[in-house]
Amino acid sequence: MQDNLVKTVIRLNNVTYQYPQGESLHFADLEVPSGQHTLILGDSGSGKTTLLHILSGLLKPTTGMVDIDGQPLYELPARKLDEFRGQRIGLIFQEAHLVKSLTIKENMQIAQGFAGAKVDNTRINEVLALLNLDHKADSYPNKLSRGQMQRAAIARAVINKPAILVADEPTASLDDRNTESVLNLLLTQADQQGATLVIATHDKRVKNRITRAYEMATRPALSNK
Ligand SMILES: Nc1ncnc2c1ncn2[C@@H]1O[C@H](COP(=O)(O)OP(=O)(O)OP(=O)(O)O)[C@@H](O)[C@H]1O
Repeated sequence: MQDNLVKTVIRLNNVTYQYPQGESLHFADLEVPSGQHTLILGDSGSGKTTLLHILSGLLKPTTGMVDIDGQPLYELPARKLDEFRGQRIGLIFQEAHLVKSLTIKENMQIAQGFAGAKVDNTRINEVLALLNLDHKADSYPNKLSRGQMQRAAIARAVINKPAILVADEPTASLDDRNTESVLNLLLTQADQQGATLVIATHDKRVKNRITRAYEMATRPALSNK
């Protein structure tokens, strides 16, 4: 095997998205080598969230090619795409979206199930311990603090050792101390699990930690003339 060959985990070519009766967005081509954590930067409304949804297999682009971990994403039939997402893409949105009627451990088990994997309680215990949540395994989401919920969302996102970890403004509503700890967790987890981080953000504190950036095409500035 040629270990020294760095894999490309994300490749975007000629991607556009046309909202019905809305915006037509054109995305610059992108190539992210494995392990090169990347920020998605751009003004409000420039299309960051749209792009994250396209990269995550949640929104089929109108034109163009999206390749994740060597797989042309939108060539997969719907069920295979869901399974691929579960296996190779970890999603972290501002709200954790855990299933409220299930314990934290059960939430991890269904994440394994969605990926077509067998329940692996050893792996679940390991990840919960890494995120300092082992004592909350049998608790329901509404019994967790905000910080614990965020860690649970990260645990669920990394449980299947994804190739990419996609996060939309993960620090937007956090104070400096919690921002620091969420960033440390994301970076440590990504590195330990072999995942590449893609984070959309406006947050300067995140820009100080991750320097590689993909800039959304900016809108024409208002003329000063
Ligand atoms: N469901 C939709 N229908 C029509 N237009 C939409 C829809 N969702 C988003 N848009 C438009 O597409 C453009 C990109 O939106 P998007 O949410 O991707 O931007 P963003 O960069 O994430 O913005 P922000 O930083 O404010 O969250 C915006 O002009 C928005 O109004």
